[in-house]
Amino acid sequence: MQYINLADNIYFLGYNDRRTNLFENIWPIPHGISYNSYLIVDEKITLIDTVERSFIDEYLESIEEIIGNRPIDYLVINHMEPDHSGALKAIVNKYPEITLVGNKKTFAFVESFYMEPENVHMVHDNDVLELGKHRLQFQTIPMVHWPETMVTFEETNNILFSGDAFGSYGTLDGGIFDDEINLDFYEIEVMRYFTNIVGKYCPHTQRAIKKLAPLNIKMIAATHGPIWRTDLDWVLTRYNKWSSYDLDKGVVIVYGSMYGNTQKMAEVIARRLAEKGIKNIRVYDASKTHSSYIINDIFKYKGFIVGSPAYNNALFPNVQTLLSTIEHMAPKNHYLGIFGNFAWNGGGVKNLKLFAENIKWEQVYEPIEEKGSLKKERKEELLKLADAMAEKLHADFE
Ligand SMILES: Cc1cc2nc3c(=O)[nH]c(=O)nc-3n(C[C@H](O)[C@H](O)[C@H](O)COP(=O)(O)O)c2cc1C
Repeated sequence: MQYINLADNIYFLGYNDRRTNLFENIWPIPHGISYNSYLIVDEKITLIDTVERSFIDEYLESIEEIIGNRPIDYLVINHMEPDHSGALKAIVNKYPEITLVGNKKTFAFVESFYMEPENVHMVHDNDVLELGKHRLQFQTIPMVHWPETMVTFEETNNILFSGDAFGSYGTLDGGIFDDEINLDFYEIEVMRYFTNIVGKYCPHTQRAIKKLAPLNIKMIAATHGPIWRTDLDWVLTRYNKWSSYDLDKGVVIVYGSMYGNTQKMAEVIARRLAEKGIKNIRVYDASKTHSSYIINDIFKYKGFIVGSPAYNNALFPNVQTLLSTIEHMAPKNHYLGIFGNFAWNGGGVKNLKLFAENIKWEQVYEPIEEKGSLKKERKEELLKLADAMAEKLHADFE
């Protein structure tokens, strides 16, 4: 096995998953994902997080190759989600004297998922654990991404073991450090990981960024994706921008359409926005593009316009799914426009209005609903909606 060191006696134990199609069984990962665990070999041997259960055998073998017969003293649990705690039971079975290190919320999760833990060491913010040459300091960052989530700061080399924070989709194809990789590939994967997984917890992420700011971090080692050691700002500035809802000038238009009438309305709006000087316009068919990608663009652009036909007195199902996800994540600072199509009693726009009430984004124009094919009068309304959106955006981004 080839060992990859983050620093003297700090090992990267990462495994690439190119088989899973959907992360959390929801989010597409066409480029896979890595599960990263870390091993510190000192007077006290310490593991930081584990890996997903399908890698247990390889994982245990790698650990044994590095430490031989020595036991592991501590398992630091930054995050209990099963893609990181999946090997916990196997580790405890193999190293029964091991002490689990977590905060006051961690051990209840260990009990619910795996077993009643025997040896535990509870830590609080700023607590330090001496391993010999290395010292670990702990900081909780609740809800980035679960209630028990914490980070571990290794004080000798200034490495932040950050759990899911600053993680990414995408396998590590040879290069594991940011300076070994063309980051263009990870641009969308880091953002999709953030928006899909942590996007609901932007205020918590902001609190975490502020809490960790005093630490003199020289390396960030997350549980997924690249390790940041050269250009930490690359990921830090992006996390700060996304989690503060700092949006760019642009419009995402999403529609559902069975027979093309609603799509035609979307095209009219898109063309007018372009004529009015909006350069970033992304038009999505909700039946074609997974919400993972649409959500990502919603976290990028300030304008959002959504259209739906009536479908059994309700929204078109794929539009409904997307809007439920948006309501659940509740991003802020957007301008909204809504439109739709129907044939008898409606149901699309009626429900888009409910979405507008719930999400509370500023509506730039009144809802527009056409019956069947697009007629001149309604087309004029769509142009006015596009004009109102463009005007708002130009005013904001002067
Ligand atoms: C399965 C199905 C259910 C529909 N349910 C309704 C409805 O409840 N109320 C309504 O006014 N129109 C309903 N319609 C009609 C469509 O909303 C209408 O044809 C609309 O123009 C379709 O827009 P599109 O061309 O973008 O698909 C339904 C159509 C289909 C195929």
